[in-house]
Amino acid sequence: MKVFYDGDADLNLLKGKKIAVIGYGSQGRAQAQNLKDSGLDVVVGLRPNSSSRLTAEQDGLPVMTVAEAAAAADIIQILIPDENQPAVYREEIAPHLTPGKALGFSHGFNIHYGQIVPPPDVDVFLVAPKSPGPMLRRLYTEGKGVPGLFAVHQDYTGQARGLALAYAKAIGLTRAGVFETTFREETETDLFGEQCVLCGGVTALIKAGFETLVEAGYAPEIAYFECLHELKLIVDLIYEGGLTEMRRRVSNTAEYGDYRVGPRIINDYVREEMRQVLKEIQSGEFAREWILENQANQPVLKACRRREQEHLIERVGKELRRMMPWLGQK
Ligand SMILES: NC(=O)C1=CN([C@@H]2O[C@H](COP(=O)(O)OP(=O)(O)OC[C@H]3O[C@@H](n4cnc5c(N)ncnc54)[C@H](OP(=O)(O)O)[C@@H]3O)[C@@H](O)[C@H]2O)C=CC1
Ligand SMILES: CC[C@](O)(C(C)=O)C(=O)O
Ligand SMILES: [Mg+2]
Ligand SMILES: [Mg+2]
Repeated sequence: MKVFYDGDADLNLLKGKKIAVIGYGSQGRAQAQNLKDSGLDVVVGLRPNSSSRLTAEQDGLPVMTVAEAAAAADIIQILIPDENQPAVYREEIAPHLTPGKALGFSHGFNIHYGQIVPPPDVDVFLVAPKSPGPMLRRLYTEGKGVPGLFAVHQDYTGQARGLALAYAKAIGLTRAGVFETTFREETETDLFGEQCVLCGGVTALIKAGFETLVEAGYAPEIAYFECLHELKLIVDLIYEGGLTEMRRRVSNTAEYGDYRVGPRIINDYVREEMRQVLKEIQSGEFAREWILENQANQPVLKACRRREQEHLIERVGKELRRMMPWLGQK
C-alpha cells in the first residue's frame, strides 16, 4: 500500500484559504493548533456558550459561531461528536456551503451512512489521525507526527485529493506517513476496531479477568494490578515493537502461557461473534441503532455509563491510583 509523506503533499493548496475547525475538543484543538503553527489561516467555530471558547482563545485562535465560521471559510473541518454533526451541519453549515468550498471530516460515519448529504458542487474529504488529539498535538510540537488516513468522497474542484493531502501535511500526519482509503473502509474498520478490540474487547477482557480472580477469592487490589494496571506495560511493548518484541521482553513462562491459553480465550466463538459484529456494521444495523439511540437522548448509553462506573474494578482502581500520583488521577 502506498504511503504518502511530506514530499507528496503541497501546503500551497491551503495558503490563502481560510479553514474553519468546527469544535475544539480532542481532535479540534489539536488540528486547529497544528494548522495554525503550519502558517495557515484558521478560525474555530463553536456554539455561543461553548465551554471550549476560553481554551481556544487562550490558544490564540479566533472564535466565531459555527455559522459565521462556515460562512467565512473555504474549508470546513467538522470535529464535533459524530452524533451532533447532522443537526449542526443542517442548521449552521449547509446554508453557507457555497460551490467550490470543501467539507472535511476525521471519521466517515455521517457521510457513509447518509446522515450528511453535501451538495454535489463541493469537495468532501476525510483526514483521520490514527491517534487521540493530545498525542497528535504533542508529536507535532516535537517535530514529529502520527500516521493517518485520507479519503475523498466528492471531488468537485478536481483538487480534493490534493487538499486532503495538504491538510494531512499541515497537521503533521505526512511526517509519519498517510494511507489512502475510502469513507466506507475508514468507517467500517474504525467502528469494528473500537467495538471488538480497542474499547469493547479490551474492557470486557479486563473485567472478565478481574471478576474471575475476585470470584475465586483473590484480593480485588491484586486482581486490579494483574488485569488492568499491567496492561499498559504490555501494550507499550506491543506498540513499540510488535507482538514478537513484547514476547521477547516478558518471561519465557509468560510467553509459553500466552501461546497455550490465548487461543482458548479468543476462541472460535469469539471470532464468530466478531464476524457478526462486522456484518452489523456493514449492513448499517449498528448505525441505525446508534442514530435512534441519539434521537431518544441516549438512554442506553447513560444507563451503561452509570452501571459501568459503579463496577468494583473502578472503585478499587480509584483508590489504588492514589498511590501513583504521577498518573494525574481523574
Ligand atoms: N477523539 C479522537 O481522538 C478521535 C476522534 N475522531 C473523530 O473526530 C471527530 C471529533 O471527535 P472528538 O474530537 O472526540 O470530539 P469531542 O467530543 O472532543 O468534541 C467536543 C467539541 O465539540 C463541541 N461541540 C459539541 N457539540 C456541539 C454542537 N452541537 N455545536 C457546536 N459545537 C459542539 C464541543 O463544544 P462545547 O464546549 O460547546 O460542548 C467541543 O468543543 C469525530 O468525528 C470523531 O469520530 C477521529 C479520530 C480520533
Ligand atoms: C478508538 C476510538 C476512536 O475510534 C479513536 C480514538 O480513534 C474514537 O472514535 O474515539
Ligand atoms: Mg478510531
Ligand atoms: Mg472511532
